[in-house]
Amino acid sequence: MPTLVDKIWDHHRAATTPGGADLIAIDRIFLHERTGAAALKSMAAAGRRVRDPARVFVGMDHIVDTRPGRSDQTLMPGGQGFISETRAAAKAAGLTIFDVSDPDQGIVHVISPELGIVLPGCTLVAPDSHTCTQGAFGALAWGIGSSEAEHAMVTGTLRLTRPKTMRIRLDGRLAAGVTAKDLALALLARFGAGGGAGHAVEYTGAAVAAMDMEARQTLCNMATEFSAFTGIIAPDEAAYAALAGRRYAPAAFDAPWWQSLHSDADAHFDAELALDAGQVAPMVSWGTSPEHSIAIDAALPAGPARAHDYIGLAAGTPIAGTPIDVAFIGSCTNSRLSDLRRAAALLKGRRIAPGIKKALVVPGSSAVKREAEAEGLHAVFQAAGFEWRESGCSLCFYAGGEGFPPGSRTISSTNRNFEGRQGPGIRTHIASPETVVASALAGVIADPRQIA
Ligand SMILES: CC(C)[C@H](C(=O)O)[C@@H](O)C(=O)O
Ligand code: SF4
Repeated sequence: MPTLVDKIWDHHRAATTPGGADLIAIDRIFLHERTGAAALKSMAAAGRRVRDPARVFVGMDHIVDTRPGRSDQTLMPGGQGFISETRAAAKAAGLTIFDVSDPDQGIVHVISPELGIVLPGCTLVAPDSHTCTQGAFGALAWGIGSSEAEHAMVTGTLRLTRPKTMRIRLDGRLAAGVTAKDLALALLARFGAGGGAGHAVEYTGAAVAAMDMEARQTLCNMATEFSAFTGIIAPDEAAYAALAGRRYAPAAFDAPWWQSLHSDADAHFDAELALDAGQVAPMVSWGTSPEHSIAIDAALPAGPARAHDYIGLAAGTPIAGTPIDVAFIGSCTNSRLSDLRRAAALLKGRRIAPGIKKALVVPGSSAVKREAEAEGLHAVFQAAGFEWRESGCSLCFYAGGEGFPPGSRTISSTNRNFEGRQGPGIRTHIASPETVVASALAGVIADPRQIA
């Protein structure tokens, strides 16, 4: 009867309060330097301590510089303070830190599975909305606020109301040149950015089963853009294999528990949606919400006037052919090794268009960077005209401080295209790494299927 989410919830429920909220045991907490210091400082100021420091991990990703040869200096005014304060507070609390120059440094949602911190059936929280990425491993992983992070660290629990459940069936097969990113954008376009509000979303279906673990992370990553409590995929052999032997993963799998991690055949979901993956084309956002996304060969619909004004494109304009200034491959959505491999395969032997003012690849973790370099991918990117960076959130988020003149237009493998997301006045078009590459080569938004 129960859904996957119900099983994990019930397994972690320590108590139900008279008001109906549950007290949920939290297995793992991740902090980063943008929001972590606030939680740690507030906790220390109240004279409280982390209940179990072995369960709390700290990454440096949001504000860190990604230019080669980086130090604690950042382009963001005052950014260095976030790094040094987080480091000092985390050290004082006895937490595990993946510091700026550490070989394990990276975007927290990328390094968590690399290190075996996320596990099937665990509860994992972080003061970061893309914590849902880690649901790809069958964990209940969700974003919280800084004060909840403090509560979770001190008590090992969080008090919350059980989310409603939603199943999204993604049957069919993705066509060549179409990726999990396109599927996530297609869901947003079809059902809206509020489509998952109040629900924990389980992705199922043949298209999901066929995805590798990195594609599953891309899909779950954008559950927060769908306003969902989180996204999750039932773990299978691919999930177990991806975590086997990782530093913080158990030596032996918790076989009966892990194998029970699926929704029962007769499970009841509060809502059900479906999309035929075979019908999805490469997608690109046109406006200022991820739901403003269309197939690459479509024209802009009539949307909110403010979105058209900001992006500088009128209804009826074909999105393909729009000139771009900047191309960015990175972020917790699309910066893992398979993303870089696919991008490099399309770029190999080619040069980006002369009109592109900046093109950069920012690996999701230092480990991804090393692995990519071992395969020579960095050389492919550099020969094509891309900068090859140190790992971090970088251009996904202006907190990195790196910017362009207002009005610049970027094609970006990230997850958000809000006004100012990549800097004041920057116009962001989100797409798959393949579409970023095709567009960088053409100098205009372009269909990756045409260069494959
Ligand atoms: C800074 C952080 C809290 C924020 C988030 O919660 O997601 C950031 O990672 C983002 O992607 O906007
Ligand atoms: S890469 Fe972007 S979306 Fe992901 S955690 Fe960093 S800022 Fe947030």
